[in-house]
Amino acid sequence: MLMTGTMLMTEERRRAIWAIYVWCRRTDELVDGPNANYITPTALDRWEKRLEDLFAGRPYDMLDAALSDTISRFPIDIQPFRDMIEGMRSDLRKARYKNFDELYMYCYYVAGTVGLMSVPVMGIAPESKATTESVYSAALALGIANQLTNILRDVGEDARRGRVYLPQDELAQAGLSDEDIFYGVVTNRWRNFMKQQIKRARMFFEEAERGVTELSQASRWPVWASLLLYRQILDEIEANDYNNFTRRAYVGKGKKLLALPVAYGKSLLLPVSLRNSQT
Ligand SMILES: CC(C)=CCC/C(C)=C/CC/C(C)=C/CC/C(C)=C/[C@@H]1[C@@H](COP(=O)(O)OP(=O)(O)O)[C@]1(C)CC/C=C(\C)CC/C=C(\C)CCC=C(C)C
Ligand SMILES: Nc1ncnc2c1ncn2[C@@H]1O[C@H](COP(=O)(O)OP(=O)(O)OP(=O)(O)O)[C@@H](O)[C@H]1O
Ligand SMILES: [Mn+2]
Repeated sequence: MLMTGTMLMTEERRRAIWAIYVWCRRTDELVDGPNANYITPTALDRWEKRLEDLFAGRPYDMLDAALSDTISRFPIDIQPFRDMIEGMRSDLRKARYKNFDELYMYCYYVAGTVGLMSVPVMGIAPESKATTESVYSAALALGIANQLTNILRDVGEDARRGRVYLPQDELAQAGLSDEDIFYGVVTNRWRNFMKQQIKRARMFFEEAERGVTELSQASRWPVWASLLLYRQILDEIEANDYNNFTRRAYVGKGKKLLALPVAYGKSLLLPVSLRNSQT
């Protein structure tokens, strides 16, 4: 669902985002894929060495070469890619999160980085009056929002793999514990807890919205589409009465299609930074 938006992009940008997506997917598969149990930190070190090589113009295979080509066309920095690998290292050794600060750092490493990788390809509108760092922080916010949504959608799935990404202190404050998650029954305590988690995820989507309007015209529609589609997963969790233990929230084809014209309308909005200066 993430990549629906890319169909609305110009050819060059779509190829660039696909090259980044493929690298991110392969990185994620190292710790999330079929042979994840055999992955060791040294495998991640080897993957990082391959990253350095492809950034130096020495790609290992065709898929790495696509990313080498992309970084020769767009001013993409290597650091977010290194940070994502660091996030996968932590996923190998860490299966609990004490508080939101720890969870935020994890979301930065595995998803905020995707936002930072994508901005140079999306491009900032030449007429935008926004600061570059404000656009990057909005991109970061979209990554965080997506990851928080992904965590809330996959609570049952992750618990079955022994992973609880939800902040332990907030679970305790809500009178909940890991056992409640493994038991997987929706209670009022769970509903109240989930309402807070969803509210916070939506706050990050709101921060991201302020940055989408500052992107180049041709990139605004696909990013709006991706933002709206992913955020709708939160609505589906609510529609499932917060049963993210045994039901996987997903956005139906009809609603996915409906998001496209809505995203198009939003992509026509003036950049927020221009609206302010015109008032
Ligand atoms: C148009 C558009 C959004 C392009 C997508 C950009 C891209 C390269 C996405 C790569 C996503 C990926 C595979 C990352 C690897 C780690 C991972 C799995 C991250 C989670 C993604 C969802 O994957 P999935 O649902 O398959 O998860 P499971 O493995 O099944 O559990 C994440 C939730 C994070 C994804 C983060 C983003 C898509 C951030 C995109 C941000 C931008 C494009 C910045 C836009 C700019 C502004 C100013 C807002
Ligand atoms: N019922 C399910 N239980 C566990 N994993 C699932 C389930 N359905 C899909 N997945 C996994 O989630 C990923 C994609 O899920 P799906 O295609 O349903 O939409 P999505 O996750 O919202 O899309 P995207 O992952 O691109 O955001 C795939 O890795 C797929 O293997
Ligand atoms: Mn998925």
